[in-house]
Amino acid sequence: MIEFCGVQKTYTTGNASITALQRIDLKVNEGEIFGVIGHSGAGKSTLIRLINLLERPTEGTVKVSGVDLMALSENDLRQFRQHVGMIFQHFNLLGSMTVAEYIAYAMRIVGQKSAQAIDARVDELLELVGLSKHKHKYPRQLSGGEKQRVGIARALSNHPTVLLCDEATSALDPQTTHSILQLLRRINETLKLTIVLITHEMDVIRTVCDRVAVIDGGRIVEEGAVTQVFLHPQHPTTKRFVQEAEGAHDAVVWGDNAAPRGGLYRLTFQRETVHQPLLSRVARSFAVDFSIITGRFGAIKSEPCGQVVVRATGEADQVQGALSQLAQAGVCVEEVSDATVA
Ligand SMILES: Nc1ncnc2c1ncn2[C@@H]1O[C@H](COP(=O)(O)OP(=O)(O)OP(=O)(O)O)[C@@H](O)[C@H]1O
Repeated sequence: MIEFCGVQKTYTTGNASITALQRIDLKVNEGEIFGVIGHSGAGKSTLIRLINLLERPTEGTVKVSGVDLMALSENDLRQFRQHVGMIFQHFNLLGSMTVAEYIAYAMRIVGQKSAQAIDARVDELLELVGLSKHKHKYPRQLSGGEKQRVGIARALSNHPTVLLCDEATSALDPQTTHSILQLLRRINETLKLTIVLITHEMDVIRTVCDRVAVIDGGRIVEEGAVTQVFLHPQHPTTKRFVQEAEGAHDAVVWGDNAAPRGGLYRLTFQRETVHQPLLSRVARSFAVDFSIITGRFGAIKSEPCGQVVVRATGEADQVQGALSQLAQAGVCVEEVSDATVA
């Protein structure tokens, strides 16, 4: 659906130039919610703005539905942009227009003329985003969450196939963030819209995204299904994001003398293993004790999952037997040297 191939973006200001993105190869599938996470200055905004050519790549190609954006004429680009909606951190509403006028304006500037059709679409969109009662209000009369709902309604007004979200929840409190993320999920499911969002919060990724790319210093350092990246992060930047999201403390590392006996294992429970009493069952079957050192439980999108770091004590063959049985039951078993969950 969206394809970056060897993309580089260099900004030049005066004599100085800065490379914001380097060698980006990326595919976003149709109908998925794809997240890009990175710290400030990593290149997230640049990346998302390349998808509607608000920025042009210095090298490489960006294709949407097979169309190379750089090959589009001005006229074709204008048409194309109607299929890509965008929402922003600071909502970008117009203070002089009511909610209804603002959405109608977005439809009129792309050539929609029928007042009746515009009015019907405005009502439909306000119903979709839960703002029907606020139709005639001005932005100053709305909360932050309501403003973002107006932004979403406006972005959807011309039936886009892609919705770009530029830090759309960063200005909102946690509860409002949650409700906006649930709305994005509903829109993705009901309208089959492809959503690309950028954020610096792993919790946003965990709540709504199917796949994620981690960007650091203008490069993609890790990419994959959110369950995989969240439960088994590889790159130090990804690990830091996950630990921040979990409120994790520093790693528990014992010096040689202080080290309690028994190996440390990270056990990851997903799908049906979440609901089974596997740990107590293998502890009974084998002469093994488990001490839980640390753990985290919750859901990734709608999938429940859990991860614990345990110390297993017992005879070596018994410990191996217990771990093998856990693995056979579908638990991911990894030996680790410290007790951080990520
Ligand atoms: N128009 C521009 N002109 C020159 N440099 C720019 C421009 N836009 C971005 N940059 C630089 O490119 C780099 C990446 O910026 P970008 O805004 O894409 O990062 P970001 O990850 O979105 O950061 P933030 O989360 O703080 O918005 C930064 O070093 C920034 O200073």
